[in-house]
Amino acid sequence: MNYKKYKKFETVKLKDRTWPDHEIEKAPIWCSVDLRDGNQALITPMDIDEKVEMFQLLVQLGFKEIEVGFPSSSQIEYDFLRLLIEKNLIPDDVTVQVLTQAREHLIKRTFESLKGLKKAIVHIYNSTSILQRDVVFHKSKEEIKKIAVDGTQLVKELSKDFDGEVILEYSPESFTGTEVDYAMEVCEAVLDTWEASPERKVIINLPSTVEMDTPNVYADQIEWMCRHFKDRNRVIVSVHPHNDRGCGVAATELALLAGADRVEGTLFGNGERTGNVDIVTLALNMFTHGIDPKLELGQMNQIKDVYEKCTKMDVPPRQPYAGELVFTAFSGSHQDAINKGMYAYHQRGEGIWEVPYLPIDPADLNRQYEPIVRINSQSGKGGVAYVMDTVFGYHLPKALQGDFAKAIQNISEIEGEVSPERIYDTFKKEYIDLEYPYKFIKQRLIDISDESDEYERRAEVTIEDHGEVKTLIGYGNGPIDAVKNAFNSTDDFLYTDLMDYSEHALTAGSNSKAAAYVQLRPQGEELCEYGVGVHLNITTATIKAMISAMNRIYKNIKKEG
Ligand SMILES: CC(=O)SCCNC(=O)CCNC(=O)[C@H](O)C(C)(C)COP(=O)(O)OP(=O)(O)OC[C@H]1O[C@@H](n2cnc3c(N)ncnc32)[C@H](O)[C@@H]1OP(=O)(O)O
Ligand SMILES: CC(C)C(=O)C(=O)O
Ligand SMILES: [Mg+2]
Repeated sequence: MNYKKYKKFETVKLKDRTWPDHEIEKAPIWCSVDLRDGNQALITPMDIDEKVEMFQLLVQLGFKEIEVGFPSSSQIEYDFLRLLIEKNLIPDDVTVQVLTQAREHLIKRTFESLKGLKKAIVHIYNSTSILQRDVVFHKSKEEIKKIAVDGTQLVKELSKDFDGEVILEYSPESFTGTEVDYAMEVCEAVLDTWEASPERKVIINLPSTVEMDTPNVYADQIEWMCRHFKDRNRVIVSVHPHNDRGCGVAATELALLAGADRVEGTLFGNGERTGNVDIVTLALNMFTHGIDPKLELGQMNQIKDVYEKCTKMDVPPRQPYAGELVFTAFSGSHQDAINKGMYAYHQRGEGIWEVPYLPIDPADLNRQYEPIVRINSQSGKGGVAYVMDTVFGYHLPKALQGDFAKAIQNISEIEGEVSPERIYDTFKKEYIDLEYPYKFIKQRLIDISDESDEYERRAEVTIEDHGEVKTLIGYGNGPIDAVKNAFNSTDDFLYTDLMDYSEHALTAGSNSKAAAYVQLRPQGEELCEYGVGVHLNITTATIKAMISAMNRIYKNIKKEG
């Protein structure tokens, strides 16, 4: 590859930059440009209904400044703004913004589109970069500055006859390819022409029209500008980053450290070429640092649906915060850590989110119903246990988790992803529904503590043994002891030792079923087997678990059944 074909644009490098020592402490002023920069980059731009739907979504999310289009460019852009005004769709606390080139006929037409608005941001731009001055405009620095000044002058004059308030926004388009001192000269000329003051601020928007360098360089450019305005108080410094090098979010965050007050961007980063900066990511990055993002992004699936419908673009599965797979772990160690982290989070009960691999609580984006853990051949016991626990309510004992995960891995190696339903069916087949050679029929547990000095319980267990019905009697000091002794009371059965026992209610409430987990080891053997029993009665659940374990011993250790 002929890399010598390319060269880097040399721009300001601050030696005494201060931005690296700053932190983002509050949300900037957000301005959505979905309906303008986002829309102008679509294969099929939005029709009027889609524009209205997108506008209403942006209002719902809490945007207070929305660039609604380029009304002088086409009839549909013009009509859309007229419809918003005439149908009274703009809330009082939302200011619409309109873009226009700094050209007389376009500015005049823009003002016609604004009639009836109480307040509007009129955004004029012209390109200032060395390259565009040279190859597009063929104009000197003075001539380029004159385009900006003339445009500002015209907006100023037309504002006088306008019933509402006009806020001026000026963009030295292609700012990142412009010498900073020249960008400043043009911006100051605009500010002076407008007679800007702290009471009559101008939005100076410094776009990374094309992202040309690493984010630190953009931050240096922004800090340099912030430090060199004659009067910083008469300026709202806005940034409008694009994402050509894939660093739009990082560049914006550093620009905020460097002093920017305002950010223009789009949902999910739609926009020219590789897109504008993604405001959803920016805002949620702040949210996950405990900063109020001043946007309501909790209904992520709804936001995604409206976005996909209006733009006819897809949100990629790995899009930060919004993608289908971003709250999903397939790999074993991640699943294990998430499982333990979620448990610890609920145990702590402090409401401070700290879960490994999950920088945000999916529930905060209304995504709690999606599987966080999905099972394929990269998964381990933690993931399988998580699915059994969160989806089906079974708290598998540790040793059983490992045993069962092997059964699931055997399936995933052949079939790929294993659904929760398939996991549950396998669990039932492997541990619960085993009825051969032994099958449970009924049980009676009698309290004999008044009659016996030795035992407290007598268990009568009726089962089918290789098809023959038998009732076994056993005594013990607790139900489990009595039942185990019943099985060990006759040579027809395996003598086993109880290695592990646990139980829990499957759902809350007095008539909920119980799950019992029993691990048995045949005497004289090293291997053990788990069985699981589920029943309304905990003793029955336990006996069924024992029988399942014995059936597994026959199947896996004695190789019978
Ligand atoms: C970085 C950005 O996203 S900027 C926004 C870009 N968005 C759009 O362009 C979408 C909407 N635009 C349009 O529909 C059309 O461009 C229109 C209707 C606005 C104007 O169309 P046209 O008049 O045909 O002109 P076109 O856009 O091609 O502009 C070319 C002329 O305008 C001049 N020009 C371009 N931008 C500007 C500007 N911001 N200020 C002043 N003059 C400009 C060019 O130098 C060129 O002049 P020339 O004819 O003397 O060579
Ligand atoms: C109109 C301007 C602000 C723009 O979209 C850009 O420079 O990217
Ligand atoms: Mg842009």
